[in-house]
Amino acid sequence: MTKAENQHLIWVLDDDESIRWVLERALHKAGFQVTSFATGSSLREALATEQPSVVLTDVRMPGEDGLQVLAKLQQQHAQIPVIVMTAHSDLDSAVSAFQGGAFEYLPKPFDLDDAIKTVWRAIEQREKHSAPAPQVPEIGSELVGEAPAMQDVFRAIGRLSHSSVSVLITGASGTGKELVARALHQHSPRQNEPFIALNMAAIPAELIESELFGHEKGAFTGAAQKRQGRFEQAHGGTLFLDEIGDMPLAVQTRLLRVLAEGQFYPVGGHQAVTVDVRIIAATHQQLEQRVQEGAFREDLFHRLNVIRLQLPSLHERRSDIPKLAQHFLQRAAKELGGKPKHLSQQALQLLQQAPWPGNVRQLENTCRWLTVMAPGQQISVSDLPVELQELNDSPGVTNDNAGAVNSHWLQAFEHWFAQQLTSGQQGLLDSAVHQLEQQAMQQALDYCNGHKQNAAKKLGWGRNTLTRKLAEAETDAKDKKIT
Ligand SMILES: Nc1ncnc2c1ncn2[C@@H]1O[C@H](COP(=O)(O)OP(=O)(O)OP(=O)(O)O)[C@@H](O)[C@H]1O
Repeated sequence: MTKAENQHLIWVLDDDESIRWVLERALHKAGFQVTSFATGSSLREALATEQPSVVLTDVRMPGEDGLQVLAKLQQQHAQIPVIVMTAHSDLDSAVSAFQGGAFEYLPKPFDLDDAIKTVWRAIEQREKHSAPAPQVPEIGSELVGEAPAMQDVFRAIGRLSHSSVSVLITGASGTGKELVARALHQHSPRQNEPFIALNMAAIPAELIESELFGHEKGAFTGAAQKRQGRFEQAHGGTLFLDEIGDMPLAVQTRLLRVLAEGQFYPVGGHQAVTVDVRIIAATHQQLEQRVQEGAFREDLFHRLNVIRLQLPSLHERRSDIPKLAQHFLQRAAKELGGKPKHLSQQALQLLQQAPWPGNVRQLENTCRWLTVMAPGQQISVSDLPVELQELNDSPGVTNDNAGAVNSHWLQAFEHWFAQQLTSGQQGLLDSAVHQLEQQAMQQALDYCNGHKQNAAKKLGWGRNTLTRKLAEAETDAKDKKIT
């Protein structure tokens, strides 16, 4: 369908007038009819006389909150898709939204085009008469992550919360694969059954089979007692197979058979054991490559790879480092029975710039170390491990005061940008970068007394780039005068 007028009525519920205004404008522009509400009760009153195609609602509002409105809509008008917007981009909000039956969850700030696309998808689903998701209770979680790649993971956990499908989690060591597997289990219908984790790389290859499937007394030398395997222990629940790429081929064949038939024979046993186990597998390896090398069975790979969740490395989601660090400092303080320490601006800046080859686990260990080793409540650069302090000598890292100035600058930018996001304008970054460049050029030229070569050096450009950008700025200024 095009942007021309359509028959669909969209309701927007948000106590923030500016958000209502921005959404109204964007939805109108996309051809929808829109009615906005500031409170849940006014929306519910209106339901008596009219019903929208889709509801877009905020979560946190005075009075009835978005999740309560969602629950009521689910009871009485389950056919209306609800899109939940939240400024709290955590796993719990995402899962609560999906478990409450939301069609989609949009963490703020969101792209208006994406919001419109989501509204269209909701309409399409409604037209296909898809059944709404049933309700299940809300559960807490420890997963920290606001970066877009983590939000995708949260969404997937929410969407999968009614299913027992196999999931393959990939990502480097220490990125949180086991934590995500636990969250998948905790938010699944199997939550009250066992979660059993087994790391293939940590068990000698010859013992993996009996570890998984158990053994009969006397099945092999040293098997003095009958032993239950992990599969049986996980019956009704989830078996998390970490480092699945290291599973020996013979065990892969047995695993495949269990997945196909739901039963297996313990080592040395003659009686089949029937199990109902959800498999979540994880690996830091390229399983496709292991398949090509003949080290991993292709059919098993396809069985496990029904849903794939890729976890980002920590250096790919640096914006999460402050929250993660705070989380780990608080946890370490609790474990050690003291008050949580906090990081100085510059120390935090260094943490945000570090390469973190060990990912979240390494950051967690560093925070634990700092909780023990830093002498004061405030952790400064000199308290950091030496390898992190050395980053301080790298270009781009400034002293504590300058760090504060930088962060004020960024805070001011953050504030300004948040306003721009609600302004309805598009192409914001281009315009912001342009303005920033102009400002930096002017200042650098002033500082260098108009010497272009030196100013270009300060900026990190070639002289030609500076000349070209100055010419562009001049043309822009002329254009502005004309309009
Ligand atoms: N998003 C997150 N929020 C909070 N803590 C996290 C997060 N991701 C990882 N952690 C913590 O980091 C540590 C490492 O996570 P985890 O063991 O799940 O990683 P992994 O990818 O399974 O590692 P490996 O591949 O080495 O087994 C754990 O203590 C976990 O609690």
